[in-house]
Amino acid sequence: MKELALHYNIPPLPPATKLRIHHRRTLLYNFQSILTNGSRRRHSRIAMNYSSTTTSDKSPPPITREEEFDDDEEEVMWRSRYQIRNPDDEEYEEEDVETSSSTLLSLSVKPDRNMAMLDDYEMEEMDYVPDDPNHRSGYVAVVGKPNVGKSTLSNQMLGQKLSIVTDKPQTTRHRVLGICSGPDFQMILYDTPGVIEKQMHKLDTMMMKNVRSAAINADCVIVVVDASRAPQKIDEVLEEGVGDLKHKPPTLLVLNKKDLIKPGEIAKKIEWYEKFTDVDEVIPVSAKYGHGVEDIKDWILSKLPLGPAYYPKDIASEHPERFFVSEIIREKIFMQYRNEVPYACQVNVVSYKNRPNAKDFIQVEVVVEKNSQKIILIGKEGKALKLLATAARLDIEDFLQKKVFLEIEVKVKENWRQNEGLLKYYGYGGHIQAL
Ligand SMILES: Nc1nc2c(ncn2[C@@H]2O[C@H](COP(=O)(O)OP(=O)(O)OP(=O)(O)O)[C@@H](O)[C@H]2O)c(=O)[nH]1
Repeated sequence: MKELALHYNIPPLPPATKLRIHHRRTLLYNFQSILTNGSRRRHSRIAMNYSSTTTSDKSPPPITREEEFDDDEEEVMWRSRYQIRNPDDEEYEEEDVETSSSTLLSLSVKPDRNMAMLDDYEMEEMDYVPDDPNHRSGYVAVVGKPNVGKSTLSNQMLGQKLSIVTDKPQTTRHRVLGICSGPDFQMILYDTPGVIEKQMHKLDTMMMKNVRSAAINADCVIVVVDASRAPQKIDEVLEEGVGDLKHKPPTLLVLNKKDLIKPGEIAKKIEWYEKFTDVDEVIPVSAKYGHGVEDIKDWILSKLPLGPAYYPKDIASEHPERFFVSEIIREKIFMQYRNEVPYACQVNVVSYKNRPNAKDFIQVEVVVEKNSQKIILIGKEGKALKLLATAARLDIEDFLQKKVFLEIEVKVKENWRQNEGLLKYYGYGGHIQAL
């Protein structure tokens, strides 16, 4: 581990942190088992930038056995804590690997491409063929207005669902990094939040900063527009995404949702966008049905620079499991609740306990801004929250390919969307908790 720290030019880490990094390796294997037909390898490179800061454990006190079997629903309601567990759940205290406090993972820095920094083992892990002069790799930013289909397109290109998708605008809040690899290429996609003009909260401003920093790192940019809507200038999107970069990266305009319009209209819209926007090419697709997605991949490949892979070929994302767990819960909130409620929710995984011989134990807090929203989330006799937790648990189990125990607690933090400190803590400042 000491050698690893030297390789990546990071300060030596305290023993507890090392344990967590080791655990993160396990998390990466878990992605593998989902992505690579179950063929797990024994090791994985840690391709990330750790800050030496550690966050304090803000998780609520552990649940006692008495609480576990508390029949008094009123009391549980009062604490707004609902536990979705099966009677055969085992005690977890002895076997837990505690991961609730963690290092921060920077999302804004590209890993170094210099292969000299990797040892032989890591090169082997990356399937790196030193004399392959045709290998291409690079970063791709996917930008556009809300609800145009950026996440749907990113998921299609990655071949699996990493970004949550709903029919409501502004679902995506973070830059979601997904990695798509082939024998002679690696494209690293940043799915970004929808570009909005009116930034109502500090949260919106921070989300827009994340859009920009995605494009700064990008070797090419994809601007997605909705073909079913009247053609629109994409100046704001380019302004927010590409900004005043000296060297504008190659830009592709993707005319998405072509399934919603007549073939004759598609040609007219392509013509309009070619004429009135400053992009290099326009490609019509239907991301939802996967039509045209290969054309986009071909375009990207033609723009990526020659060079070795940044990440091991079998890794699908840099985000830790807990990130996807909170995103799945957020998606379910969007699907179950209406109006402003989903937008006022922040989902935090406060504790993730990996239990080798029992279900993983996941403790989650959903933060809302007002007590009235908390009441809606919990519902009469806790029914709404129970429904949410069950739907989320099923999807989380599907994603992780293992059974989990999920506990959700609802908390009120007034105006969290305006509180910069809290927003940074929640990961909107470009750093997320590594574990
Ligand atoms: N008909 C049709 N619907 C699509 C297509 N692509 C996406 N959608 C739908 O459009 C809606 C928005 O899709 P998302 O992928 O969440 O859009 P987004 O741009 O990431 O949204 P934000 O989170 O607001 O940034 C969802 O209901 C999708 O199912 C498409 O090709 N055809």
